[in-house]
Amino acid sequence: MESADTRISLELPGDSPTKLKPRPAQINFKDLEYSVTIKNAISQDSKKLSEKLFSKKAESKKKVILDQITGSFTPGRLTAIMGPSGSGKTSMLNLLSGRISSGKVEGNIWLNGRKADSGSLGLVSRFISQDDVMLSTMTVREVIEMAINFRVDGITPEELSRRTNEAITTLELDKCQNTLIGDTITKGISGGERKRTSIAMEMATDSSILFLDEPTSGLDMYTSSLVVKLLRYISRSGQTVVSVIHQPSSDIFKLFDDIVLLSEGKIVYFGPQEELVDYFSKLGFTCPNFTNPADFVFTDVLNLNEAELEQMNLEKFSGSKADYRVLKINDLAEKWINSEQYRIIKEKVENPLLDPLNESNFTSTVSPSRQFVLLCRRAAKDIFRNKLVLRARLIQSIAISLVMGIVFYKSNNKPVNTIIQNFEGSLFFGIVSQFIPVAISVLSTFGSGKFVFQREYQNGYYKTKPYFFSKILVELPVQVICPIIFSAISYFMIGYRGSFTKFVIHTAAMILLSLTSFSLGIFASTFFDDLSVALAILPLILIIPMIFSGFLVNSGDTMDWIGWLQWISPIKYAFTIVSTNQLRGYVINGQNLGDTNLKALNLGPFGILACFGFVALFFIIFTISGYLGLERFSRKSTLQHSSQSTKKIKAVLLGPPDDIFKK
Ligand SMILES: Nc1ncnc2c1ncn2[C@@H]1O[C@H](COP(=O)(O)OP(=O)(O)OP(=O)(O)O)[C@@H](O)[C@H]1O
Repeated sequence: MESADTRISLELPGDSPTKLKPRPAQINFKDLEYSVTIKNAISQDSKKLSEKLFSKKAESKKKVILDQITGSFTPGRLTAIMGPSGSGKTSMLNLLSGRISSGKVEGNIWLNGRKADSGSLGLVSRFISQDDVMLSTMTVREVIEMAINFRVDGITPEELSRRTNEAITTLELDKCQNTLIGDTITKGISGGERKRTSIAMEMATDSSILFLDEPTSGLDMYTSSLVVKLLRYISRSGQTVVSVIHQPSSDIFKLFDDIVLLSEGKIVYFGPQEELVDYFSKLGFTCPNFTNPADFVFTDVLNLNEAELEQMNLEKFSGSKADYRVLKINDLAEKWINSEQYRIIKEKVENPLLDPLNESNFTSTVSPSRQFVLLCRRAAKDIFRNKLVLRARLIQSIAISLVMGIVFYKSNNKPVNTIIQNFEGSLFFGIVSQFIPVAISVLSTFGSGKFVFQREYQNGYYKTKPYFFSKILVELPVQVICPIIFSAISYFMIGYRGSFTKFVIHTAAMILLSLTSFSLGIFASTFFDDLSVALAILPLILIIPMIFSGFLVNSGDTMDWIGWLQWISPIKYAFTIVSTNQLRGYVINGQNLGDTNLKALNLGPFGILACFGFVALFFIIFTISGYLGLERFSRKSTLQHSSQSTKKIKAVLLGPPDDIFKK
């Protein structure tokens, strides 16, 4: 698979030579320190329990996560970041890929000799996270096509197909290209195929830097090896590929060109993979024959070996094993800084590749209107393929309307008092049935889709607005059709008053309320970060408007201090519409019982039209709140740690090299 030469062309077979390609990009960093402030840490020095429990004095502690690291990631090479758990691997990857959301970064980063920071690197790299969240209803081919479509403006169908085929072939996804991604309920592609698909999504569009967080986690040996071979292949096209890797087998280890070894946030080795064993043997750590170098490093070098444990006892070291290990790591880090290999790396950092970058180095997205069109198409497909959910919604509407129709069957032919009671009861029940289930079902579907949104948003596929409005637009027909089905069945079975206008008003109220509930569900899903918290709180938010609907408690009989809640209950306005629609002027046996009972309900001063206005207002308020909630969520998902604007970042990266590199 791999061509022996390590050409730096950043072209894959079939690429048009005339097209502007991203330039190879070298990432250099010097004395980089990343620290966080841990607030409210209880002082370990506080001996008394009372002091620990009741001390109001908030303590802040600086925690250094990456300690003065220096290194260089070279185009055309595959680099592994390795180290024990908690050593800072993910932090290093996140910092260099623009995914740090908090903490303080000191030191320097350069991209081809141009000053960069975490945020600017986020604009020129692709990142493949450990959790491959993808829309379960799409096929492998479709998600790859989607990734390209969102990023390449004006792509022709032929070019789209060529790039997709190329990614599929390169990542050996031919056999499963038309298989659904799937989820825990619907079985789809395997874990390895999933991982390769998420790599394919990122490699199908041009980029010069690819970061991966543990791409082999959860994969068997064969698939892990396949994934790393693919990464090596991708790097050979001139990309700078950096991956965090967790204890690789010796075969996989040998596929990497460079190794960064981290421990306690410090670098203890950074250089060619084949020189690692030799480097440590010079420090007195001998890798036994036929031993996986990665295992050797973890057990003998980064942990305390037998001899060191003995030495610790001999020295009568007063601290713990962990403390002794920290001393060892500090010593290794110091030896690294004084090594010949470090000198070579430092020289590389001080004499970087100075080739200019170009516009195509920056990750791009299509226009918001195109994003909207693509998202609408995708959301529509998702609805139709999610047959279970669609069917459940339709069955729910039909079942509730049939139950109501049967229970309140031909209520208009019942004795006088029963007619009024049944009308009021069924109207209330109908309203509630369009309000409560809708919000809860939207909450769970929109809430779980939020994580796909988060991944795609972070990877720069689209913005919040096109996503939000595409979701609303595509869901709207379902939210309109279901109440129509509900009304069409129940209205005539119950025997409500027969005029067409009354039926239209009744159905319109159901539709508007269902839409309001739909937007309330969206608001709850975006407002609460945790779906289970939202599911616990939402019923409370739904029950209060129900109590103050005007049916359960007479609106004229509630205490002033709590009675105002009726005016913020969309159910109350919808109930007022349908009750007024049915009862006003309803003469039974020569008596105007409708008006008498309507008056007794004390529903308030507002007529049908005003109440439609109020429900519509709730719909608008919840929709805007839902959008703001999603904006807040996306802001939290924006991990780029840059104080500069995109325009300024581009000007710096496309400009001349940093003054210190000018000869
Ligand atoms: N924002 C933060 N606030 C506080 N501590 C943090 C933060 N980010 C990372 N850390 C700490 O920094 C250390 C390094 O974390 P990191 O996730 O980078 O380690 P890692 O090597 O990737 O570990 P693992 O292999 O277990 O994923 C850990 O002790 C972690 O608890």
